[in-house]
Amino acid sequence: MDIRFGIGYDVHQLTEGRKLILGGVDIPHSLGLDGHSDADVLLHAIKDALLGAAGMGDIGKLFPDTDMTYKGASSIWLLEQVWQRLTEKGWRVNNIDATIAAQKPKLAPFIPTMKQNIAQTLRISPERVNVKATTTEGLGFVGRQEGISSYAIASLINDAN
Ligand SMILES: Nc1ccn([C@@H]2O[C@H](COP(=O)(O)O)[C@@H](O)[C@H]2O)c(=O)n1
Ligand SMILES: C[C@@]1(CO)OP(=O)(O)OP(=O)(O)OC[C@H]1O
Repeated sequence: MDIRFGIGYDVHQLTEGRKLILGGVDIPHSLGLDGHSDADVLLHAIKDALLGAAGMGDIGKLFPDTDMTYKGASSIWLLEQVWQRLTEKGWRVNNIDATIAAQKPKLAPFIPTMKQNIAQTLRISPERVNVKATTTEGLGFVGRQEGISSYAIASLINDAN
């Protein structure tokens, strides 16, 4: 049995006229995240952690932002694409832990649905997915509400190796 770990980190800029989508949840807010896809920074960090654990590079490599296929793409759909690539190589997801750094809005009420969305897409129990939120106490680009960042760690198991 082979067990591997990967980390992911992503940042997207907050801007007017965009939706704020985190963990596949459309969150009511005056600002949204800018990006080529739906800019779901939490799911991007999780995908990079999964790809990192499997030694498969990162989402920029798999889904280039120069490719119009991914213009406005749902990050849940992109997570499904990552899951399929992992599955083809015999990997299953053991657990995910992630942190969203956002000064506003209050994310705690939306976290159970984010966990549900991630677990469902990765075909694991929600109990294997942990999502946390933190402010940065008003400091830095997150504190100034210029952007939202996210960190993630993933562990994968391959029973065949
Ligand atoms: N956007 C956010 C940020 C934080 N929370 C929750 O508030 C609690 C306190 O956060 P700290 O900045 O002091 O780490 C924490 O339990 C977070 O879950 C939130 O809901 N939304
Ligand atoms: C997801 C992709 C592809 O649509 O675009 P963005 O939404 O801009 O996200 P980013 O985290 O900059 O990198 C990966 C991209 O290739």
